[in-house]
Amino acid sequence: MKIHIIGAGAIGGTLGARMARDGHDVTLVDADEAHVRAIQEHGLHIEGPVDDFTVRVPAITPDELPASIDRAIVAVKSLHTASAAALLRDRLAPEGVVLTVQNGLTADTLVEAVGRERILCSFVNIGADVLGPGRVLQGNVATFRVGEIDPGPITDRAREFADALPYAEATDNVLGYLWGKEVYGAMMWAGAVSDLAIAETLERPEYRPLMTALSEEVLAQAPVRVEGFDGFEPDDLPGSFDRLAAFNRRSAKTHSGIYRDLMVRKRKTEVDEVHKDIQGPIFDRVVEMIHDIEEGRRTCEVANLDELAAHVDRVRA
Ligand SMILES: NC(=O)C1=CN([C@@H]2O[C@H](COP(=O)(O)OP(=O)(O)OC[C@H]3O[C@@H](n4cnc5c(N)ncnc54)[C@H](OP(=O)(O)O)[C@@H]3O)[C@@H](O)[C@H]2O)C=CC1
Ligand SMILES: CC(C)(CO)C(=O)C(=O)O
Repeated sequence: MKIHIIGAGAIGGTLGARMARDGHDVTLVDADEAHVRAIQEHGLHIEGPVDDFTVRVPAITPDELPASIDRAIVAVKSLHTASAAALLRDRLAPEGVVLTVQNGLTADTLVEAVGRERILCSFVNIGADVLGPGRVLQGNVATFRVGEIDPGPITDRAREFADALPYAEATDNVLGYLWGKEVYGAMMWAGAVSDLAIAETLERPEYRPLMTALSEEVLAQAPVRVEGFDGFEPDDLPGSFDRLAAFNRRSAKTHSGIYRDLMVRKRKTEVDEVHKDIQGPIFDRVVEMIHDIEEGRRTCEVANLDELAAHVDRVRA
């Protein structure tokens, strides 16, 4: 199958490079012209503890997309989902399929553009960073599940994508994994207001009540059975923090994509899209802090995490 990957950054680049190396017919599509030019000229380089290779793979900017597309993977940050959806609206073939590999419940935006029956969802926990034009760090190997948006038996098209993608398995409960990621993601959002490494925010005893309360707040909103992954088990939060800390200690991606957007790339995060999925007295406060950092009223520092911990004490008093 011929696959266009819309958004060839950290995750799209990692998946696309590995698929191209495995012989799949992949075209990378990215809005960052310098990144596209570097891939065209030198190939896409994957580095880090997992692998080190350069692969030649076709790369184009969105204006060069063909008129018809059969299979697409959307790997843009969720605030750019609508722009990716607009590219697909009139191009996706009648029997075409779009797979989102984004964090959050972004499928709704794609559904509006191409219809529910042409969407597949996934949960990806691989950690990756764009290091520069044409260079991506793959920090680890982690859980990757592909499935239909609605519960039901695993379909052939979910299996087809899972077979083509690295590390992926098909699931009949992708929403359960995505909600697990919403819980884990909430921990990442809280941790990103500081400059601590992910592992440290999960390890430090003074932040355990915050991480527990936040996780419980998100778990209570999940409309499906939440799945565990990479050490996270929804029924054992204390053990989950220990295991997720150990999992992150083993990864070369020390800080979340959220922290990198705030402090390295100095750009707006996905927080407003995630805030559509989850709300509550603790997460709402995290969102306010992220806005403060985005808008220059704060910087990422441990004092913010201490403030969140004190907020939880007040909310829970
Ligand atoms: N990085 C990670 O470790 C993980 C990320 N995720 C999720 O995966 C998704 C992608 O994240 P990530 O790979 O980190 O993001 P990146 O910013 O690294 O990559 C996204 C790329 O998409 C480009 N882009 C934006 N809009 C368009 C468009 N309309 N058409 C084509 N390209 C476009 C961006 O260009 P420009 O920079 O110019 O905007 C950028 O190069 C997010 O939802 C994230 O939460 C999930 C698991 C792990
Ligand atoms: C922290 C991580 C890698 C967890 O998968 C993530 O989703 C991100 O940085 O966006």
